[in-house]
This record gives sequence, structure tokens and C-alpha cells, in this order.
Amino acid sequence: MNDMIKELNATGLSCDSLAVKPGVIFAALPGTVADGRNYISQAKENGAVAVLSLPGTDTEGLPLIADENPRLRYAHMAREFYPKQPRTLVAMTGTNGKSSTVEFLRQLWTHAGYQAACFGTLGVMSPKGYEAMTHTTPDAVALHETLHNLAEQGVTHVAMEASSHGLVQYRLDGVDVTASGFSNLTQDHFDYHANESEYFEAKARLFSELTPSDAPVVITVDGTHGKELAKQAQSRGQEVTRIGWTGDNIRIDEIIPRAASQDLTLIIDGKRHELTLPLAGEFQSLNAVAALALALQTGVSLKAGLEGLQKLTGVSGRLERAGQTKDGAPVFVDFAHTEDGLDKLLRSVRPHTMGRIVVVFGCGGDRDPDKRSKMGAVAAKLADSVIVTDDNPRTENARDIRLQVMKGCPGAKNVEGREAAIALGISELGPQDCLVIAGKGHETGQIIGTKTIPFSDVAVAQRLLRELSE
Ligand SMILES: CC(=O)N[C@H]1[C@@H](OP(=O)(O)OP(=O)(O)OC[C@H]2O[C@@H](n3ccc(=O)[nH]c3=O)[C@H](O)[C@@H]2O)O[C@H](CO)[C@@H](O)[C@@H]1O[C@H](C)C(=O)N[C@@H](C)C(=O)N[C@H](CCC(=O)O)C(=O)O
Ligand SMILES: Nc1ncnc2c1ncn2[C@@H]1O[C@H](COP(=O)(O)OP(=O)(O)OP(=O)(O)O)[C@@H](O)[C@H]1O
Ligand SMILES: N[C@H](CCC[C@H](N)C(=O)O)C(=O)O
Ligand SMILES: [Mg+2]
Repeated sequence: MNDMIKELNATGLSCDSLAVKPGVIFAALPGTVADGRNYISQAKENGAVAVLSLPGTDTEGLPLIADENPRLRYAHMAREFYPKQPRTLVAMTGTNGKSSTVEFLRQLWTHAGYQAACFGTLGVMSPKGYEAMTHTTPDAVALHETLHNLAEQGVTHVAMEASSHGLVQYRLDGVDVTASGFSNLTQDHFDYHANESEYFEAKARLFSELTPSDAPVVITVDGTHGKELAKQAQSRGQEVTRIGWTGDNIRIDEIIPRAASQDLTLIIDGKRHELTLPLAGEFQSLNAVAALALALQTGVSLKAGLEGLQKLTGVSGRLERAGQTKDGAPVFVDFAHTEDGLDKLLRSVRPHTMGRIVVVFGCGGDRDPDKRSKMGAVAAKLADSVIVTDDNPRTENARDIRLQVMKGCPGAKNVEGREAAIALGISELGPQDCLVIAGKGHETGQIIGTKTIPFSDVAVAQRLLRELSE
């Protein structure tokens, strides 16, 4: 451990004054809402032994660890407190598909006999079981602590989600990334990133700054951003696996949708492979292929990888079949919360549906307002009946959010309250139809104001289906 940390006899590190305990170094970080430097006295009262912050910070007499980039330093110090890391560490970025890919990769590794884990939006999944987490990419201290604990448990392979917020805020710095992956980049988070190029630069940091130049990278090259990232990675000398419908290394040649599965033809390094993926939805094939490519780069044989794909189980809240009406019309719950996600979701469901697609969705408050009408327009274009409702209004007015969504789908029904909207969706279903409830996926709460009220799309849909069949 660093001499300075030893000298201070520090027992920990935290950027939250409220969480500071005696012996902890307080990182006073300027943020988006508050400025950690305003909480130094509180941290001191709680027993902080030093302050990490910008040069010149008034630390109220505590020793100052000065750094021009205190967030980056914070991440590297976090590593010193939690030094152990599993030997294989994959980081996955992209607008959509991260959670699915890391979970599929965890399953492929486990199938191949490795002690494997993944973490992100859905929490930590390890051989020890499941543990909740608050962020897709946790704060640097929580992230390093998680990796350290997984290594102590004997986990050798970990896949983690690298969100753009996490990358910009240096939450992953200090992680010895051994391979990384990219799914796609489409609109999201324009409330946080100034524009698309800043958003792209945030994602690109994973490859240019966090992944060593001799490490393999797996890139879905179907979009312009993927192509650009692949070019940049290649010029740095990284070994690039190009995947997707247009991938040179792993190409999806054909997908034949079945009722609840897909027959895939993949061309891997020029050779044809046919298999059945036991999941519905084209986007799941793309994520499964990304997981396969990352597995092959991290010790899994092609034979075990292809076998593993045929045994994949779906990710909670990602095109999850919650149940069906008594006439057999399925109800799916999915986490699509972007224009592209909703587009891919509705297109994915179409080939599996004989009748009409009914969609229930809304948009989150305190999140990118520009995506709202765009999601409305996609729903109007690709579904037969659109019901706009609430999705975590947070501190915004729920009705205003719905009206912004409705601008893109003026013919849609506007239903206050998510349960009422789901009930209406179910009531519209004929025997050949299907209901898609999008936006909340695995979530178990509806955030209204700053309170979270228990709410699960799967549980509500199942209860309503049960009540209707009684
Ligand atoms: C916009 C954003 O990413 N904010 C995150 C960031 O906050 P910040 O540094 O801007 O914090 P701030 O509230 O301005 O406060 C500044 C500093 O003062 C400290 N403070 C503040 C108050 C106090 O009483 N005492 C105190 O010490 C704070 O701990 C912080 O260090 O760092 C905080 C500590 O790690 C995070 O909790 C916080 O996540 C907020 C709650 C959040 O909602 N983040 C979301 C948008 C997010 O990160 N999402 C991505 C996924 C996005 C995706 O879908 O791809 C994720 O990785 O989860
Ligand atoms: N490869 C993909 N391309 C486009 N859309 C996708 C893809 N994979 C998943 N989706 C859509 O995005 C939703 C979220 O998927 P997933 O949770 O895997 O993404 P994520 O990148 O982890 O999202 P988040 O940024 O919220 O963590 C899915 O429910 C689906 O609707
Ligand atoms: N990771 C995404 C999830 C959005 C999910 C949706 N239910 C919402 O609340 O907007 C975010 O925090 O922007
Ligand atoms: Mg995720």
C-alpha cells in the first residue's frame, strides 16, 4: 500500500461525507449537483483523517492529498485499498445490450467450467448468488471492493458493464481490463453528455485508455460508431474481433425465428455453424454473439462456446415472458428505454406474433427529454396499439412526460398509472396478439419524486392475468 495511506493509518476511502467513518480518507469531489468540498467539515466530524481534492482546497486542518484530477486519483486509491482482481476482466460498453451480454458471457464461462461472475444494472451475479447494486457501473470504491471480494471468493472470470457515466467519471480506472466489448451507440443520456460526439468519446475511453494495447477487443461493426472504434483499436495494435451482421470474424448469416427460439447460422472465421438459440428476439442473438466472441477471447473453446449458446437462459426483464392470457396471447416485459431499444424490441417481437402488437411504455423523468417523442414515434410506427404511461417520473411531472412522448404518437392512449396501463393492454389482447411492456424490465420500484414505490411489471402483469382468468 501507498506510503501516504500507511502514514495516515487510513482505514478506507469515501466520496460521501455521510458514509465517512473514523479513519477514512474523504474524497471531496466537485459533482453535477453538489460540490464535495462543501462537506469537508461534515466528513471531519465523522472522523475523516485526510481529504483528497483539488490543489488549494481548504481542508479545515486535515492533511490534503492534492490532485488536479481527484476523481481519477480516487479510483487508483480505491484499488490500493482493494488490490485483488480476478485474472480475467471483461468490460462491456454500448448504449444497449451491456447487461444482456455480460450475463450471457457469465453463463458461457460457467458452462466452460470457470468460476465466473458478472455485475452491472442487475446487480452482482456470482457462484455465491445474487447481490444488489445501485449503479450499472458502481462508484470506484464499490467497484474495486466488488472485484476484490470476487477474487477472494475464487472467481477468476468477471464481466462488467461500463456505462458512459462510469467511464467519464473514472469509476473503472485502476481495473486491469483484459478484454473489452462494444455493442452499439444510439441516442441516450443527452441530459448528461452534451452531444453525440461527447457520448461517443466517453464510450471510446474504454478502448483507448482502459484496455491495454495488447488486449483483445470485440466490436459489433454494424453501425458507423462500431466501425470507427474498430479502426481506432486496430491502429493501436489491439486484436479486434469484428462481429455482427457485417462482422468479418463472426458474422450472423441468417436468423430463423421460432416460437420461443431462433435458428442461427454463424460464419466464424469463414466456417459455417448452425445452432438453436433458446431465446426469442434478434437483439438477443447479437448479444449472444458478442458474449461468444468475448468467451473465445478469454479461454473458452469454440466447441464449449457454441454448446453454451444453446443452453443460455434469458436475462431478467429482457424480453421476459411474464405469462399469457387464457387465449394464449403472450405478455412480455422488456427494458427498452431508448428509441433504438424500442425499435429493436418491437421488430424482434413481430416475427413471433401472428396478430397485433400492443405496447405499454413511458419515459423516465430526469433523463434525456429528447428521446421521449422519438420513442413515441417508433412505437406508433412498429406497434398496432400504443399505450403511453409512467416510467419513473422522478422529480418531473408525470403528465408532462407522457405528453412529450405523445408528441411522437398522437393516436396513442395516454394512461396515468402503470398498472392501469398494463390492465388496458391486457384487455386489448386477442388470441393471436401480444403485449409488450417496455422500459422497466427487472426494476422493482416506480420512482415518484424521490421515493421508490414497490412496482414490478412482471408481478403486476402476472397478477392481472391471474385475476382475469379467475
Ligand atoms: C450524474 C451522475 O452520474 N451522478 C453520480 C455522481 O454524482 P456526482 O459526483 O455528480 O455527485 P453530486 O451529487 O453532484 O455530489 C458531489 C459530491 O458530493 C458528495 N456529497 C454530496 C452530498 C453530501 O451530503 N455529502 C457529500 O459528500 C457526493 O457523494 C459527491 O461525491 O457520483 C455519485 C457517487 O458515485 C453517484 O451516486 C451519482 O449517481 C447518480 C445518483 C445517478 O443517478 N447516476 C446515474 C445517471 C448513473 O450513473 N447511471 C449510469 C447508467 C447509465 C446507463 O444506463 O448507461 C450508471 O452507471 O449507473
Ligand atoms: N444489441 C442490442 N441492440 C439494440 N437494442 C438492444 C440490444 N440489446 C438489448 N437491447 C434493448 O435494450 C434493452 C436493455 O438491454 P440491456 O439491459 O442488455 O442493455 P444495457 O446496455 O445494459 O442497458 P443500460 O444502459 O440501462 O444498463 C433490452 O431490453 C432491449 O430492448
Ligand atoms: N440506466 C438507465 C435505465 C433507464 C430505465 C428507465 N426505467 C428509466 O427510469 O428511465 C438510466 O438510468 O437512464
Ligand atoms: Mg445495463
